[in-house]
Amino acid sequence: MKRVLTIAGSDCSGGAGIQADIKTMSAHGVFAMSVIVSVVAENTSRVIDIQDVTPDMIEKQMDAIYEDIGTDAVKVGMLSTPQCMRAVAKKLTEYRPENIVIDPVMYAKNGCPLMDPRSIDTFKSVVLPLADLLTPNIPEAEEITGMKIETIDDMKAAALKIHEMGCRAVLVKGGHYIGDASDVLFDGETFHFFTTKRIHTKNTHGTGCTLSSAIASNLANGCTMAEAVRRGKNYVTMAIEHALELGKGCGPTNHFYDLYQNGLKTL
Ligand SMILES: Nc1ncnc2c1ncn2[C@@H]1O[C@H](COP(=O)(O)OP(=O)(O)OP(=O)(O)O)[C@@H](O)[C@H]1O
Ligand SMILES: Cc1ncc(CO)c(N)n1
Repeated sequence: MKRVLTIAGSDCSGGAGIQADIKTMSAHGVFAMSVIVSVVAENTSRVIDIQDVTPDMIEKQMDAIYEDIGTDAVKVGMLSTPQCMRAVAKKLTEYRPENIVIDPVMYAKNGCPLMDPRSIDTFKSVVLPLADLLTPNIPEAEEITGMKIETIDDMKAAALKIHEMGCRAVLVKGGHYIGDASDVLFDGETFHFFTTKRIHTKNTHGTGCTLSSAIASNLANGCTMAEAVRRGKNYVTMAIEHALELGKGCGPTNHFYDLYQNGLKTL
């Protein structure tokens, strides 16, 4: 069984963060593990509070993984402060795992901040260069590049600019783009485009976490970058199509819809 680690924040309401990552990885048939960086008291409507795990404890969780089970792919999500970023970057540099997918989480879907705005320079210099794939949404890509992104050409230009900052591939996600849900991948050599019709739903809490974890799982299973993203996009589209009407705000996606259709329901 392939092994995939998520290094991220815990969303107690279950739709995003570590919880979305573990559900996604489990739906892909890989063995999911987690390093918890922050505990977030949040729900479908708001973020109430964030408590970071100490850098020492982040490092010890990473040591626990790499002295024992190891990984075939890693997904990195919410890193709220420069201290958290440095602890994670130190251990990724020490253990050099394959297939690192980094989602530069800055805000929850309801607009609440998850990254201290003073962390962006540390993120760019310390974390971003470790990524085999960086997966910013449009506001995150704007923050990283300082560009305004309004068109697919702007998404392509931002992907190139972020690639020049040192990561191997970039996926600019179009969930926040008006029109179709179009994502642009620059894999270091060529562009690939992944477009689906926009699904009219408010229930998109954790779509970015879900997509990046699906891509990490596909990379662990041996896919090329473009194929891993193509399959990840299909998976997140399925999960949004069958999203759950839970909570009062942006509800969670349905990570196990396909699996349940194919038999688990009868257990
Ligand atoms: N309404 C929608 N219909 C179809 N696809 C969508 C929709 N919203 C988002 N997506 C897709 O979901 C994936 C995640 O993109 P998105 O821009 O929502 O990430 P995100 O903002 O980082 O998510 P989050 O921060 O909530 O975890 C992309 O493939 C995007 O195209
Ligand atoms: C813990 C956590 N990570 C990421 C997101 C982004 O969806 C969220 N809402 N919560």
